[in-house]
Amino acid sequence: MSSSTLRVAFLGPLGTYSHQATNNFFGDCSLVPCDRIVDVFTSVSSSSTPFGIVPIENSSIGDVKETMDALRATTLCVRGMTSLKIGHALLGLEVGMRQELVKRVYSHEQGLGQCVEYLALRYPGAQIIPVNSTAKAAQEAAEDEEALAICSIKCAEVYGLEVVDTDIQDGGETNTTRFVVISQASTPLPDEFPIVSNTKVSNGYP
Ligand SMILES: O=C(O)C(=O)Cc1ccccc1
Repeated sequence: MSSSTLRVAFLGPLGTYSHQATNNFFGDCSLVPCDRIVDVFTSVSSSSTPFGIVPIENSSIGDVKETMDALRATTLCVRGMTSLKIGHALLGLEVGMRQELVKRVYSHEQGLGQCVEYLALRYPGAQIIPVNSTAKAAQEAAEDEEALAICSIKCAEVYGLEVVDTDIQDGGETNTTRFVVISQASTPLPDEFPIVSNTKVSNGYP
């Protein structure tokens, strides 16, 4: 589907997996990045943003709690679904940083949960810091030379970071997250709205 005027709210900033899922499902659309998952629901409930997209479930660690809580409390409806294979990268300001010098690792709680074994093995001494999204983690790492971020490899380019490691998720190549598309019940579906879109590998986005 392609409609550059269709506004879609998603968990930002640019470079999140939600951003990739938005591009995969909606194609060319007008991006409305939100700070938190609950803000996607607020944006779709209250403004001129007809659709939102939120992560709901991961193949390795299950429910996305923030989304499940918001779905229980909302009158918005689920109108579509898309899945994304997730290969997490570890990004930082320097490639060759010694492990014991890494003091902090930032990510969304989903990213941290999907890499828990890797972190325990490789960075047992680092403080694990949950932030609102994986791209927010990349922003934090870009300002902290003792920190790394777990996020999409695409964030290296967007936030000026080096790639320290790739495919660090405990679930290997099968690690997949499902996203749902939400709207008000009265919002008409555009022509050729996919309902379910194909799984795509998250090694970048158009
Ligand atoms: O923070 C993001 O990039 C999100 O879109 C949430 C998320 C985090 C980790 C895996 C899948 C979705």
